[in-house]
Amino acid sequence: MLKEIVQVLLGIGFLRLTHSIYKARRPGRPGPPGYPIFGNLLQLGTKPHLLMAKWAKKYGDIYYLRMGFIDWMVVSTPEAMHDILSRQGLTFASRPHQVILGDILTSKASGVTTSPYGPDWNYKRRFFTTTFNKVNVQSHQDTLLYESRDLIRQLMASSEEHGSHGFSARRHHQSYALNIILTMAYGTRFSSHKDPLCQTQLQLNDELFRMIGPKYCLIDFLPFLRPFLPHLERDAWDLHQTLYGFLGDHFDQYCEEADTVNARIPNTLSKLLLESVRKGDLTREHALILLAETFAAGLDTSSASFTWLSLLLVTHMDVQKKAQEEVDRIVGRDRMPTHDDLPNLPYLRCILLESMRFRGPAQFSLPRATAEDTVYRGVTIRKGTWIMPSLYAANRVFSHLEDQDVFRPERWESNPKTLTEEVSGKQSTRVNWNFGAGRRVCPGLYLSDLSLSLAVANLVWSFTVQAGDGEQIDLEEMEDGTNTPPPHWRLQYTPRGDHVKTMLETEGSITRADTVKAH
Ligand code: HEM
Repeated sequence: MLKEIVQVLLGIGFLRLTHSIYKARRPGRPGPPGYPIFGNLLQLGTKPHLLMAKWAKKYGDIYYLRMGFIDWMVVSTPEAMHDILSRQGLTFASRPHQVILGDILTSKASGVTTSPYGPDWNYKRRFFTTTFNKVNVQSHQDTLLYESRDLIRQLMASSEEHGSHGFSARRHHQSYALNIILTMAYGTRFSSHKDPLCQTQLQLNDELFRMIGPKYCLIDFLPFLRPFLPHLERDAWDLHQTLYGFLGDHFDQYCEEADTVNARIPNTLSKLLLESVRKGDLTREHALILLAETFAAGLDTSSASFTWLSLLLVTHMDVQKKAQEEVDRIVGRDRMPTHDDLPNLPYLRCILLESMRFRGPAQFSLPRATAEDTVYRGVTIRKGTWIMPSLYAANRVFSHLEDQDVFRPERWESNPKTLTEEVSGKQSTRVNWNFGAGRRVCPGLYLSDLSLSLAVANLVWSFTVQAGDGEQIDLEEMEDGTNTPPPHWRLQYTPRGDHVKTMLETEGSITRADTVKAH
């Protein structure tokens, strides 16, 4: 009995101690109260962006949360984004330590997305800025054009199969993004999203995202749980082995055929990586991590953006009709849209800008961190604090736009810039924060801009898209996780005339159909 009483007293003492350590670590920091040990961890629920935007209204543009033993600093307004990510960009340019994503999946944070700010990050980031810069992406524009038409062809085939019942096009959108990345990464592609290798790649990507979700971050927030949850790390090591085995096979195949591939598709990421591996500047393992990051960073972000855009066209038929009229006027029906048409399609640019603002692919940007303890607005930000840019709050809730909670592409009509111009233009008046900012701004911006623009131009040229029979689309619904695509709503794709099929058979198969070897 005495033993039990001592145990209870020790337990209470431990809780009081942790509680007081807790309180002692939060002086002068605005933010909602939390619970001992867990802090605000249990409060966030499945739609954290909504609650966190509500807290921003109460506690300000910068406020603090405790996620177990980790501090979060939440950034919620366009002004605060500009200040933290751009003006004070150097101070906040690092990334926080994470066990699963950092230590295991990117082998001690040795990729670009997870590595701390410094020369190693800078060296590795150059592979991305060289491969995905405007000039190099433009040199691959035939690839993008071919893939955008292949997307239409695949949508046409599925629409013939499913009719007015409709189907979810998420896998089509993913394989569109995947084939573009595959070509730029290795000079290869999959012939269909039904290809087993394509399915494996998409499944591995899904699995990766499952493991960077909240459940697997528990051991970052509550490190004392680590010995009790060994399966989390075991799962991550299993994925590490499968993922890098899979990517390694592709990379080895590229290495074997490098000369032939380079002759067909020059300037791939693998070409740069192989050169560096041969020079001894980069290990093979690190080359594979950079390849893995290309897929992880570029695939679901691009495809979720296009899935949202398609849904917004379906739920705003007036916008879709106006887009079709613009494409008909500029392109006509005797040919399909190409990149040369994009500068003459301002309304499509407005749709892309507004769709990304209104329903971007993720509600938060990647967490940032400070490399050292630092003081911001009189508060000490400890090294290890996660800086969380809330994209939803900045784009929607605290935007200075009128009716910011309404999808209205017309709001951009007086200045229909491209997505790239919006993100890399004047930061103090920026509205759309989806690609981050400053030193770590997304290096895939231009590729995403061009691939989404071509896809939407070809989509509205080819189809009238509507909800599948009986489908009640609810735009408030989204999946939880790091990326937040909409649920698998069924959509029906009705070709806008016989000319669509005819054009797909002629124009759709030219360009690089036989220049890239398909699996
Ligand atoms: C719609 C598409 C995309 C969106 C919305 C998006 C968004 C983002 C965001 C918010 C960040 C964090 C930036 C920051 O910390 O300030 C980021 C980083 C990154 N993105 Fe993207 N991205 C997209 C597509 C791509 C593509 C296609 C690629 C590559 C092919 C890519 C590669 C990367 C990489 C490597 C980073 C890490 C940069 C670093 O830490 O230095 N992204 N992206």
